[in-house]
Amino acid sequence: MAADTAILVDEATKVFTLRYHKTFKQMTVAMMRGQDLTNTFTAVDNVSLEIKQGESVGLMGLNGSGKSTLLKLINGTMRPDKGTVLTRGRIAGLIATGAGFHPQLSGRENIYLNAAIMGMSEKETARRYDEIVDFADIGKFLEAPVGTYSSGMYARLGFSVAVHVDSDIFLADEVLAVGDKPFKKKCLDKMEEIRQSGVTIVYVSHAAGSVARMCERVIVLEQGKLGFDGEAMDGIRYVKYDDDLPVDALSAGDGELGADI
Ligand SMILES: Nc1ncnc2c1ncn2[C@@H]1O[C@H](COP(=O)(O)OP(=O)(O)OP(=O)(O)O)[C@@H](O)[C@H]1O
Repeated sequence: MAADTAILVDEATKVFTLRYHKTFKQMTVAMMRGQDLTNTFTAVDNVSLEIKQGESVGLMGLNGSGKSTLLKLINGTMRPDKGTVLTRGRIAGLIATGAGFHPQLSGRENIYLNAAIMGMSEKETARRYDEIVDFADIGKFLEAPVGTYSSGMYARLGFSVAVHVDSDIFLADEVLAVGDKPFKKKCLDKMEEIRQSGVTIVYVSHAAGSVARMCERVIVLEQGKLGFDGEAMDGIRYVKYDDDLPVDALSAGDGELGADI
């Protein structure tokens, strides 16, 4: 891997096995009828790409095209069945809202837990604790078990921890999908700051405006395969999400337009 490479995905494939029947009885009936008990599904299909340090890449594609699975291969929570995925440096980010949270622990306790999962020491977390709490801005709910949180509050806390981890690679999966408008803006501003500090960013989003603002390059997945890899605006045109919007207007916008799509 070249010295300036942050992420190297080489012919990576991830296959899931789908089980149709949950109980023994259902399985027996299905077997007697000669039906298939399982089926496989290729979520990431022979994908190769290289992302350089400091690049900010938008990962786009329809629902189910394999974006989150590819991020999980990059952050190491899943292994490819074929091919290799190499990364350089500490990875932070928010992949699934609330992943790594323990529902019975309070927001405060989960900040420490989540930060530890992302590789922060207790001392490091304590130093950044006030900033994390300020950014999440969930008030008195900080002491409540996170199992009682709304999905927006989960996202606020998770994103807040993620952006305060010192990382080399920041992975963001639909972080803006559940937040309200002021929080979306705050997240985009923070990601811009992270980007400008030289961190490599992979940003999964359907929001063309925020991708146009945040990324110079776009990768599009189509049914698990690499459909497009190139200039951000060309990628946005390629996915054609915004047939009713003038694509060129997006790059001039402040990103809020896209965040609302
Ligand atoms: N653990 C799993 N077991 C079985 N199938 C899975 C699993 N995780 C993902 N899949 C399947 O893989 C496909 C790709 O899912 P993935 O979440 O990567 O898509 P995505 O592009 O991120 O979609 P979205 O835009 O909806 O978030 C989907 O069809 C999904 O059902």
